[in-house]
This record gives sequence, structure tokens and C-alpha cells, in this order.
Amino acid sequence: MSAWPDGYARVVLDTVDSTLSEASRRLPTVVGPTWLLALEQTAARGRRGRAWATPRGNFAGTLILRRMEDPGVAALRSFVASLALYHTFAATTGQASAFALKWPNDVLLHGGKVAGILLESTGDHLIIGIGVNLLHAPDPDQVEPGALRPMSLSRDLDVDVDPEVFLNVLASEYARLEDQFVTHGFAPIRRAWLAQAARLGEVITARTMKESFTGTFEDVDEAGNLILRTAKGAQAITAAEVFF
Ligand SMILES: O=C(O)CCCC[C@@H]1SC[C@@H]2NC(=O)N[C@@H]21
Repeated sequence: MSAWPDGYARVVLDTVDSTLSEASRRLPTVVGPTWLLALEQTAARGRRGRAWATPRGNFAGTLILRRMEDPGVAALRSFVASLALYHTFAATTGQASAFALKWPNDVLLHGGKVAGILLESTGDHLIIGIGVNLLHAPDPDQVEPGALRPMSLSRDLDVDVDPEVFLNVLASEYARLEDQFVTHGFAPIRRAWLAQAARLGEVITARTMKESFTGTFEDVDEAGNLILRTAKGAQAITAAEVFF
């Protein structure tokens, strides 16, 4: 069992609309880094305005941090969070090789999506929302065409992890990597993230709001951009949806 990290507060809620919305409501009274865990969410949101289902048994957590850097640097915490998730999956299942990281911040299990992260910045705070399919995964026909198959730890790995246990391990892994990020910057996080990256060196497609780029996934640069080698040369992509 991981020790709860010093300096972090923890709030467990039974049902809430969204831990991201709850985090925003609590901002005026929050002191120090705070984890919110909901055992059920009724109106959770995912990236690009999509809905996110959190039935009981899945993990829905949000970390509230005071933002100390400019927005570009603060946003690199999506890599800190996804790497912390990777270590948490490795620790709770004992099967690290089953997991991989998909740019910018999904976690894959056997090539399908098992966890997603949504970062929101409000005033001087950063709010990191994390959803994990521990027990249930949405039906494949509930996700949009071309999206990866949703996976769950229980169904696809035959491992049952309680959301509160998952939070304890994740909070500890996150705190360790947050210290590393603050002390040494993005470089060690970036190296460790790339070591677990899905499809590095392979041809992938990144779709932005306006364009689609297909090329070899070469790197993630020091600003967190996806570097694709296309027929027109190297393209640095800041925000996109990636398709394999
Ligand atoms: O689209 C994604 O991949 C991101 C999903 C993020 C879902 C989490 S669950 C906890 C937090 N509360 C929300 O409403 N969303 C995030």
C-alpha cells in the first residue's frame, strides 16, 4: 500500500456531476494540492467536448494545483500525469508491458484506451481530471468512428482494483514525478514518457481542427509537441487527435 504523499489533501465524494466542475467550485477554499475522488460522476466531460462515462467501480479523480509557471510549462503536467498513471497501472496490476502511452495523454491497455486525462486552467490554478476504466468500459459503438477500442482493467486484464486504492498509488506516483518536474524540468519526464510511447517510429495520423498530418512519429519535443516526419518535412503539432 502506497503512503499518502505529504502536503496533498484528499477528498472522497460519493456522487458528483464532474470532479472537474467540483474542483472549480472548490477553488476559493482550497489550500495546497488537493485530490478529489468521486465514486460516481453523472455529467463528466472528456476532451473535445465529449461526454465521459463514470459508473461506480471506475476511477474519477481530479488534482487541483496552484499554477506557478506560464501556461505552456504548466500544461506539460499532462505528461507528468500520464506517466504517473503508467506507473500506477504497473504497480497495481504487475503487468507493465500491457500498457503504453498515447500522445498527448491517453493510457492504452493492449492497444485500446483504458484512461484519459483532461487538463483545465482557471486563473492561477491547474486542474487535472483523470478517468480510468477500472471495472467498466463503454461499448465500442459508443465511441466515435476511428477511436480506439475502450478497455477496462477488470474485463481485459482480469485485475480488479478499487478506486480508492488506485488513488493512493496514483497520488504517490504523481507526487514523486511532480517533485522531479519541479526540480529537473521536463527533460527526465519526457525521456521516461517516450520510453513507454505507443507507435514511436511508426506512421500515424494527427488531426487538428483544420488539418490532417500523416507521418512517422519521431519525437515529442521539449514543449510537448508531437513531431511527425511527413513528406513536407518535420511538423511540430501542438494539439491534435492521433489515429493509428
Ligand atoms: O477525453 C478524455 O480522454 C479525457 C477524459 C477525462 C475524464 C475525467 S474523469 C474525472 C474528471 N472529471 C471529468 O468530468 N472529466 C475528468
